[in-house]
Amino acid sequence: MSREQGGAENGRNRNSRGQRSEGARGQNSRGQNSRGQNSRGQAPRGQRGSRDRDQRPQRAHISAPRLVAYDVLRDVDEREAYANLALPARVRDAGLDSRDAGLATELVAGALRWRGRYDRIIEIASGRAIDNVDPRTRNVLRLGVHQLLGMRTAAHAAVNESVELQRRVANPNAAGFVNGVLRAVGRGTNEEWDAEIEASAASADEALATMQSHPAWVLRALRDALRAEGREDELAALLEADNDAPRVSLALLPGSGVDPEQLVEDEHASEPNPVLSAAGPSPLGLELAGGDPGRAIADAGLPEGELRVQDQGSQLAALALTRAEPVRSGERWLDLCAGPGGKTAVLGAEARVGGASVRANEVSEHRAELVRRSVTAVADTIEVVSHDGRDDAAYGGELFDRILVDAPCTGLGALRRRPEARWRKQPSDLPVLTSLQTELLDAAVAHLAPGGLLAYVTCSPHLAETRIAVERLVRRTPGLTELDARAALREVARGDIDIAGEELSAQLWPHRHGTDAMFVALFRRDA
Ligand SMILES: C[S@@+](CC[C@H](N)C(=O)[O-])C[C@H]1O[C@@H](n2cnc3c(N)ncnc32)[C@H](O)[C@@H]1O
Repeated sequence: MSREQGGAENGRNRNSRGQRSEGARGQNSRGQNSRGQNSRGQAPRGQRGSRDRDQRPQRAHISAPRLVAYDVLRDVDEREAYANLALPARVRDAGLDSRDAGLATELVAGALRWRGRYDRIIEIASGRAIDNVDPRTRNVLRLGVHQLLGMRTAAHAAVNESVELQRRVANPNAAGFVNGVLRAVGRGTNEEWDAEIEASAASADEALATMQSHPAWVLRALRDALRAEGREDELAALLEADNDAPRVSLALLPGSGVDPEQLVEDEHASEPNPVLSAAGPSPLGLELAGGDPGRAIADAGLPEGELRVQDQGSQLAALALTRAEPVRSGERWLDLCAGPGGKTAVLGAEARVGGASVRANEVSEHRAELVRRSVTAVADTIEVVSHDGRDDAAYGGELFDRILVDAPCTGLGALRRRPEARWRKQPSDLPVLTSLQTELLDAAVAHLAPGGLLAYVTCSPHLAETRIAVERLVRRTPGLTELDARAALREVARGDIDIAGEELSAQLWPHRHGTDAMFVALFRRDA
């Protein structure tokens, strides 16, 4: 992160972190009482009346991307919206051009991803617990702090526009509070704020979790998972990777008549495309260095759906099942939890090549419809049904040669993609999810043909959803043998792939593989 220097306001020089006399910052555990007042009983600067009015910035223009970003944060808070769905809709409604859409995206992603860290900085700067700040004001402040600490926005613009935004969308009477807090925030560098966070944290874990903007329970879960494979020292790299916007990965479906390397070469031959490269650990994978994925896909000129946006960990997870052993023509495969259909498309394409066919099941009818739309390129090999995967109806009275259980899970492996997700998940979600995973696995195993293969996949590294789930499955299921998923992944991956640990199952990681943290375990039912 970098912060534009020269944020001196009202003719003052920017404070060093040591000087606490000015502004609202650094006074709570360091001299501020529980009402957020300093030792003289004064509210922080931004909350003071007449003096603050004198210093009120000139009425600023408020830019459309900031308004859009604020609206998306409100959608996320009040309607439990997913930012990646709410944002494009808001961008469209506001008619933003691509540059402004990019700014709105950065503001939303930054404010959501860094929420934990920014909230703590706001607490320190204001002397108020974040829960005591009105939710609308909180979001105005988060956007302002991101501009100050996470973007190269000039400090005066960040502060003035935030104050104007506050007047427009939240309580105008708190505009002075916003002004004071943001001025205080702007007087510190990222390093100085981290030092403040560290100094005021109750434990080293709390400090790291706050500085890297992860809930503490998530940090512990990630560390446990890394420790289980002897890689605890990678925790910092993982947390950083979670906070980086991922590169867009594409999958080129097998059987499309061209492979990723050829596709990139062909494009270079006609019209150089510096943004698309055959890179990443999946043999189907391409990476987009920038620009609009829809445009890159259209430019490739392939039939619809053959080239698609998909994380390469997801590609590898599907291939681990389809390529664990050669496909016999006529095999029947089941994708038990298919929505929205990313892996189903890979299964369908692999089935097209190998002469198999796929039944795709998804409990939600709406998401089953997404699966249908996702598999148009390989629709001939796939039937889509909608049942609870624990019910016999999901299986249509059949036994299957290969079953993918891509189970509903906490999704802690995809935090970099869903910036709000880390704040929505709770440890209390786990028991419900792990019992659902258990029931889905048991139902799937019961419908596995003798000699058939099962892949258990989660987009989570949480041990309760991964290795512990596998141990329990093997223990309670006679006639089911765990296979070497690590070897299977090494076999299918493009180039060498560093999969750690002593277990047969495999855990992928954002910081190590550039993929979501997908977990893959493979099993065979005895013949
Ligand atoms: C991790 S997602 C699957 C992602 C998908 N395989 C893909 O690659 O696009 C899990 C899916 O399981 C579905 N699901 C949840 N409970 C289910 C159940 N009892 N039976 C079948 N599907 C279920 C969810 O609706 C969700 O779409």
